Amino acid sequence: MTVRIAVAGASGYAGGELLRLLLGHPDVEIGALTAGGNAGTPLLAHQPHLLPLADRILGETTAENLAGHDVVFLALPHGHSAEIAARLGEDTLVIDCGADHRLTDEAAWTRWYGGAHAGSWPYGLPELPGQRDVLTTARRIAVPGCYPTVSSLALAPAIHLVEPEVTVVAVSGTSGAGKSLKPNLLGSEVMGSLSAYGVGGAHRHTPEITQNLSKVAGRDVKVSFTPVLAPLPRGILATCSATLTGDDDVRAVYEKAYADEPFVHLLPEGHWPTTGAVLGSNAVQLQVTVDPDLNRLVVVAAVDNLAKGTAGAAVQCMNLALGLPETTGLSTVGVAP
Ligand SMILES: NC(=O)C1=CN([C@@H]2O[C@H](COP(=O)(O)OP(=O)(O)OC[C@H]3O[C@@H](n4cnc5c(N)ncnc54)[C@H](OP(=O)(O)O)[C@@H]3O)[C@@H](O)[C@H]2O)C=CC1
Ligand SMILES: CC(=O)N[C@@H](CCC(=O)OP(=O)(O)O)C(=O)O
Repeated sequence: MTVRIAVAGASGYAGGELLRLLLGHPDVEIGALTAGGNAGTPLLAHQPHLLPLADRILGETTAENLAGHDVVFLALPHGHSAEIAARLGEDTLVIDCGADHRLTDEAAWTRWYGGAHAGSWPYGLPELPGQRDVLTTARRIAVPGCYPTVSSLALAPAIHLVEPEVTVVAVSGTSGAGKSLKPNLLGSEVMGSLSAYGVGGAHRHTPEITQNLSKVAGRDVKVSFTPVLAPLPRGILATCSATLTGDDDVRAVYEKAYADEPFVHLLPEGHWPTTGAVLGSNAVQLQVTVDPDLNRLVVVAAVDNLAKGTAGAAVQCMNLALGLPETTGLSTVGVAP
């Protein structure tokens, strides 16, 4: 089977990573590539690492240019996907890397993003309980945010074993912020410096993490989330913790939860995740322990924000929705050092 795909936002970081992965996918033919202001320029100018596509000229991001493909990946800023998706056939598989369709609660959308809620789509995190089945029949998929991916996978297996109030502190590389020019992302600001942002429950991923964990727990879970920007191009390391309510063998719980997951790996005891080990790979590496003085669960998890944190998840979801083996075109092998 060969599926014809299009990528909107091909000049950006998520679009570039989608194309890197799709170039290695045996069942994919790459069709239209589109952008915003950079439409009309060659892909090589933006993605010099994607040599097989170097001569492609970026088109304008219109429903007309994206129509006629089996799968359309949207790697655009928030707020663009609903209008485009509405003009693509219902049989077209549309996979949105943006936030527009992740939140199920309209009030949460309005509070955190503003404007009209475009409605929720099946959420593209197959490792959450029951979610794989939902994705196999989906024709519209909302890829999770990068922080919600890593923190939800870190805490979901034990969320029924802890007080419903969790803490996530996650350090991210700068590609998580996209390619657009921002003073706080200048090399001279980022190099040699770590900076917290969105502190005090102010980051828009808080409601997404809350939504995921509350759904798995079957009750309201409160989330304290603090992101930190680090001088790395890629990678997220999240430290997630919560107070245990009993003395369960949490390691056994995680071993069982992820035993059959191709991309989520609980490391052997004594080994701790690093962002370096997951670069370019679709793996999530986890380690879990209990702080005995506080009876507090501590989970550390690493992910590549552009791979499993966005583009890898998008390809994984495409595979599921098309009935392909879930791991096709995706690897758990990283690039090191
Ligand atoms: N980076 C990450 O780690 C993650 C990103 N995401 C999400 O993926 C999406 C893309 O992010 P990312 O690649 O990082 O962002 P970038 O800023 O790197 O890329 C944005 C892309 O969208 C295009 N674009 C911008 N404005 C418009 C417009 N008005 N109309 C059409 N195209 C436009 C840009 O084209 P041009 O070059 O012409 O401006 C570019 O191709 C976002 O929704 C982001 O939130 C989700 C998870 C993680
Ligand atoms: C380092 C950095 O800036 N990261 C981004 C998260 C990127 C992401 O997951 O994307 P969505 O915008 O699609 O939710 C941020 O904090 O806004």
